Amino acid sequence: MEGVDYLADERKKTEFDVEEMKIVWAGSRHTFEVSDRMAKLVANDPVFRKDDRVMLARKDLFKNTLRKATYAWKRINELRLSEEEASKLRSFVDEPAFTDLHWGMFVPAIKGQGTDEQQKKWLPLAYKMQIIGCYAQTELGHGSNVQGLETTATFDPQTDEFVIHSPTLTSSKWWPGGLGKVSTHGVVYARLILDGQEHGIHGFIVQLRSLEDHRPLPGITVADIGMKFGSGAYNTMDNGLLRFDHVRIPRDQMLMRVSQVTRDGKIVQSDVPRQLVYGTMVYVRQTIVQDASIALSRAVCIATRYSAVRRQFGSSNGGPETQVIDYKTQQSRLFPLLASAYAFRFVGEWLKWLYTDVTQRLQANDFSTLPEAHACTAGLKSLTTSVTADGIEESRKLCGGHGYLASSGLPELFAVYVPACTYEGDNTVLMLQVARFLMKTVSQLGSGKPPVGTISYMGRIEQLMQCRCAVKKAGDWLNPNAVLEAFEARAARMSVSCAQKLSKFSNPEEGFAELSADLVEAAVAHCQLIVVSKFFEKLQQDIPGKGVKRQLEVLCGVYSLHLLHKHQGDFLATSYITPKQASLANDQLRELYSQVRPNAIALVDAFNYTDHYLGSILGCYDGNVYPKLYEAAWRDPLNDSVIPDGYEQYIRPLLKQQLRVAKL
Ligand SMILES: CCCCCCCC/C=C\CCCCCCCCCCCCCC(=O)SCCNC(=O)CCNC(=O)[C@H](O)C(C)(C)COP(=O)(O)OP(=O)(O)OC[C@H]1O[C@@H](n2cnc3c(N)ncnc32)[C@H](O)[C@@H]1OP(=O)(O)O
Ligand SMILES: Cc1cc2nc3c(=O)[nH]c(=O)nc-3n(C[C@H](O)[C@H](O)[C@H](O)COP(=O)(O)OP(=O)(O)OC[C@H]3O[C@@H](n4cnc5c(N)ncnc54)[C@H](O)[C@@H]3O)c2cc1C
Repeated sequence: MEGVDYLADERKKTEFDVEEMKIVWAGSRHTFEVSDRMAKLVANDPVFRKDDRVMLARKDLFKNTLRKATYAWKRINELRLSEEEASKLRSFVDEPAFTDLHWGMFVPAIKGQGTDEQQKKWLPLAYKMQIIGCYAQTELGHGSNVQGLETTATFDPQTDEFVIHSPTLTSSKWWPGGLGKVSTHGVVYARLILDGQEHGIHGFIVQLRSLEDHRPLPGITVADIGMKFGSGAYNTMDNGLLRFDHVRIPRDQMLMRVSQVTRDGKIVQSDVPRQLVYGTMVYVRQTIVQDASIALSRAVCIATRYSAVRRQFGSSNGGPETQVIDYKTQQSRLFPLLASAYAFRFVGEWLKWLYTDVTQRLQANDFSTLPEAHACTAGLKSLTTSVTADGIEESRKLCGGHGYLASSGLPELFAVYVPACTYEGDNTVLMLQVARFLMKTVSQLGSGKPPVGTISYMGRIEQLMQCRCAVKKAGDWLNPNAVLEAFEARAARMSVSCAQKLSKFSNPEEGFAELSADLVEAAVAHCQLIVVSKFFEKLQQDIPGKGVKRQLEVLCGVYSLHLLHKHQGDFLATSYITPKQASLANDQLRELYSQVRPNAIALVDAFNYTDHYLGSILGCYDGNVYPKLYEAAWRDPLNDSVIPDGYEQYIRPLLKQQLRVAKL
C-alpha cells in the first residue's frame, strides 16, 4: 500500500501551522531552507545509505566511513557549499567520523589558541584538508584532571625545539577521535618544561604521520584503541592511542596566543587568561548542547509516531484497540521528553549567542564574561546530554519490544549518543565546576559587585530566601512569574544552604569534597532554571503562525511543571511550596498533556526529519510500520537460507543425540 499515510487522521487533529513551527524549530527561514535542502541531498544519494551499518564488521565499517567522508568532502567542493551548508550536510550524513574532530576541535584549537602567524600558516592547510588533525588531550591515566596530564614538552635552547615525550604508560594519549588511523597532525596537550621548571599545560601542533605514505613519523607510536559500545555506532570513529619517544618539533609549533616561549627559553604571559587554553572545550560544549536537542528530538519523533500507530487493549465490540499514545502513563513519559527537546533547542540557540558574545569580548580583551560562559557551557552540556541519553533509552522502552530491534534506530542512536555524557568533560565533573561558580557567587554577595547574566537572580537573594508561592489553583501554575519565582527560589535556597554548610569547614576544599553530592544537586537546579527561563524568553519573541505560540506555551508549561513534579522534594524541602501547591502543579501538568495529545504528531513533524535521517521503521513518516518490519526481517542475512549455516555441524548432531537419549 505505497503512498498511504497511516498517520493522516492524527495529522488532521493539528491545531497549529506546522510549516511555521518548522521555521521556529530551525531558528530562521534561511536555516530551515538550508537544512531541508541538505537533508534531501543526503537522503537521495545512495552513497549515504546507512541501514546496513549495524551489520558491518569493524574494518568494513571504518572503510565505509572513510568512503562516505571522502565523498562528502568531494560533494562539498563540487557544489561549492558554504560552511553552514557543509556543516548541515555532515550532520545529516549521521556517522561519527575523523572529520568531526578535524573541523570541530583541531581547527578551533588553532583558531582560538594560535597567534595570527600560526593561524596564517596552519589554517589554509587544514581548510583544504591537506593536513588532517585531531585533538590529543586525554591520556590513559588522566582525562578529567587536565592539570594532571603527564606528556612533557621540554624546550631545547640548543636547537630551538620542543622535545615531546611520553614518560610513562599512563601518559599515553588515549581516546582522541581521528587519531587511531587517519590524522596526520594533532594539537597535543603537554606540560611545558623550561630549564627544568614546569609551566602548566599547553597545546602543541605535532605532525604524527608522513604526508607521503601515512606511516607514523620516527618516535611516534599510534594505533586505534579498539571496539567501543554497541554495533555500528561510535565504532565508525578511530579513537586512538599515541606515544612519543623524544619527538622534536620547532618552537613555533607551540600554540602561543596565551603564553609565548622566547628564543632563549623564557615564558612570556600575554594579557589573555590562562583558562583560554581550555577555550576549545568551551566551544565544543556549546555545540554539544545544540546537538542534544537534535538527538532527543529524533528519539521522541520515533516514539511519538510509533505510539500513535501501536494499539493495545481497550477494544469494544471488535473495534480497534486503544492507541498507546492515549494512555496517560505513556503521555507522562513521552510528552516531557518532547517538551525537553524544544526546551533544549531554545537554550542551545541562546548558548550559541552567549558563545559568540564572549568570543567578541575576548577579541577586545574583555574577559569578564568568561567564568559565566564556562559555567553555562559546562552545566548545560552536562544537563542536556544526561537528559538526552536517558530520554533515548526511555523512548526505546516507550516502543515496547520493537524498540529493541536495530531497525527501530533507537539502539544505535543510544550507543552513538551516550558517550556525550563523558566526552568533553564527565557530566558530574562539569556540574562541580558550576557548583564552584555558584559558591563563589554566593560568597561575593554583598561585596558591592552585583551578579549579572544567568546568575543575576542571586542579586535578589533576600527576597528569594523569604518569599512563598502564591499559587491557589492549578491554573495559577500557567503564570510564567509563578513558575520562574519557584525555580529561582529553589536554586537560590539550595545554593545558600550548601554555602552555609561549607562555611562550617575550616578547609574549604575538604568541605567541597564532603558536600559534593549536594553541590551537584544545587548546580542542576541552577541549570534547570536557565533552561526554563530561556524558554520563557523565547515566548516573549514575536512568533508568527496560527497557534504556534500557543503550542510552545503548552510545551513550556509541560517542561517546567514536569521538572517541578519530578523534583518536588527540592521545592518542598526549601519550603517555597506546600504539598497542596505541588499537587496543583501535577493537576495542571495532566491537563497540559491533554492539550499536547492532538498536536503530538504535528509537533514531531515540525522537526522536518527525513526517513533517511531518522533511520527507523517505527518512526517513518507514513506510519506504515508493520509491513516494513516484516520486510526488514526477511532482509536479515540469517534469512538468506532456510537452513542456517551450522545446521549439519551443530543442530543435526544435537537432535540426533536427543533422539538416542529418548530411545534409551
Ligand atoms: C562528512 C564530511 C563533512 C565535512 C564537514 C565540513 C564542515 C563541517 C563543519 C563543522 C563540523 C563540526 C563538528 C563538531 C562536532 C564535534 C564533535 C565532538 C565529538 C566529541 C569529541 C570529544 C572530545 C573530547 O572529549 S576532548 C577532551 C575533553 N576533556 C575534558 O573536557 C576534560 C574535563 N576537565 C576540565 O575541563 C578541567 O580540567 C576542569 C574543568 C575539570 C578544571 O579542573 P581544575 O579544577 O583542575 O581546574 P584548573 O586549575 O585547571 O582551572 C581552574 C580555573 O579555571 C576555570 N576553568 C576551568 N575550565 C575552564 C574553561 N573551559 N573555560 C574557562 N575557565 C575554565 C575554573 O572555573 C577555575 O576558575 P577559578 O576562577 O575558580 O580559579
Ligand atoms: C567517545 C569518546 C570520544 C573521546 N574523544 C576525545 C578526543 O577527541 N580527544 C580527547 O582528548 N579526549 C577524548 N575523549 C576522552 C574524554 O574527554 C574523557 O574520557 C572525559 O573527559 C572523562 O575523563 P576520564 O575518562 O578521565 O574520566 P574519569 O575522570 O576517570 O571519570 C571516572 C569517574 O570518576 C568521577 N570523577 C572524576 N573526577 C571527579 C571529581 N573531581 N569529583 C567527583 N567525581 C569525579 C567521574 O564522575 C566518573 O564517574 C573521548 C572519550 C570518549 C568516551
